Amino acid sequence: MDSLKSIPALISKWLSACVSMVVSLLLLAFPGFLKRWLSDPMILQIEEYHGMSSRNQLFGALELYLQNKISPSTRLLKIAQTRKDGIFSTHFSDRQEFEDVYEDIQLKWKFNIISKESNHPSLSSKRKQYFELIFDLEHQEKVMNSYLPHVLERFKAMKEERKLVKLHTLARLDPFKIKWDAINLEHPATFETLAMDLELKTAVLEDLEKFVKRKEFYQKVGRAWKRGYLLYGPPGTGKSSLVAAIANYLKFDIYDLQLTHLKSDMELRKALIATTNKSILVIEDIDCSQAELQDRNYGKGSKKNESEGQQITLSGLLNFTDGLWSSCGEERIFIFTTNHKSKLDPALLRSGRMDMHIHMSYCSYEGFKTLASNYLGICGHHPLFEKIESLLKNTKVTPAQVAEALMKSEDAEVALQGLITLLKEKRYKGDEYRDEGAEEHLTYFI
Ligand SMILES: Nc1ncnc2c1ncn2[C@@H]1O[C@H](COP(=O)(O)OP(=O)(O)OP(=O)(O)O)[C@@H](O)[C@H]1O
Ligand SMILES: [Mg+2]
Repeated sequence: MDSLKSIPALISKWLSACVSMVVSLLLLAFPGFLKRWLSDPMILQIEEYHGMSSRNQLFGALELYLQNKISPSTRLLKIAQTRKDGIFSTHFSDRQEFEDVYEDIQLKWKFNIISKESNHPSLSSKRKQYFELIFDLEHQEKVMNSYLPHVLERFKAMKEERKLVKLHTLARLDPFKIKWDAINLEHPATFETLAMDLELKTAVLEDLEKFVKRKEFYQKVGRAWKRGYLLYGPPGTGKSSLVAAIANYLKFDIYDLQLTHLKSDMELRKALIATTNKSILVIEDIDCSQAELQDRNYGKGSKKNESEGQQITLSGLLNFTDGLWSSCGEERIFIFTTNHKSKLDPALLRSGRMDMHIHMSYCSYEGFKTLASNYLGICGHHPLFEKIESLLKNTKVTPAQVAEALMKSEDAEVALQGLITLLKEKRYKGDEYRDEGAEEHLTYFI
């Protein structure tokens, strides 16, 4: 009888031993499991609007950051194509979840939408959107001081990667008003596709790299964070293509400043002030603008044009570019292009004004190989290359002319033969354009 009485006690002993064994096993196998199960979760809410109207910048950053963190369990995604570059944008649905890990901390994000029906018939229903961040309370400090700043950093980098480069041109609204009009820059030029002396290309790339990384340096030495390049050389040697390649490389917008569209230094100043940071201000064919401005201001037989503020002058431009950028704006590049460096006002060439003079010249064999790869997909060697190499040594042909010849046929043999014929003709005719600076391809001032 006694032994029968002790059976329930034995069972309960056995059960408690089992439970403690399972718990110990769980603790051994998944050390974080029980701790997480036992600890309190912390929830941060990030609403779309802060206060009455201002949009919460953190909310905007999360919309992009979380595009890469969509939970593997998600079965429904809303996507749209709103951009020309083929990048889809993702829209989150109510209660969509995201998983993230930061320095071994497990984080869960949740997107929520609340629609409030308005009682008043004239008011439309209101939509409130917010993100929730759920994590263990013990990580609160790290999340606030380290994880959220990391999210913002990543957001900035992602935004930069996705940025579409714009081309801004001046438009006149009325006799007294001008404004910048923007379109997407769809110029495909890149440093890879540019036919350019390799050393020169590397020097330009290194200079750009150095420039964008030297914010502190410019601050320390008290200089405006700007860089000026003068691109010169015959027509069709890739000056405008280089401007586009720089913009595409740095993801800087281009402001194409046509000086002759402006009436006075005052308008010039307004146009310059309306440009943004991380941009390139380009004045193409500066020699022509310079001549036209001189004609306009001191035209034959006419008196010096009205009062000083009523005209636009080259020195005005130089003063504004120097003065304006010194006081506001950062990461500005200005590029002047010309076919005739010798016609430029010495003020423009003075050291310190343009940091680098870059000579774009006729097509070399190296440049031709880049174009053959771009246009015909020939990356290695071709039997006709030797002939072309020897012809190029004594013939002045621009990359634009070579590109045109290579585009004439998709059959590499036919296209290259066409180029050989062109090179022979050119060699016979001789140089039709005096290329200045053929000796020196690059002049640094700093
Ligand atoms: N160096 C180059 N590398 C690759 N393509 C080039 C190069 N130079 C010219 N091209 C081709 O020729 C076309 C015209 O070149 P681009 O407009 O850049 O010349 P440019 O030097 O600016 O001429 P211009 O002095 O007349 O303004 C380009 O669209 C490109 O297709
Ligand atoms: Mg050009």
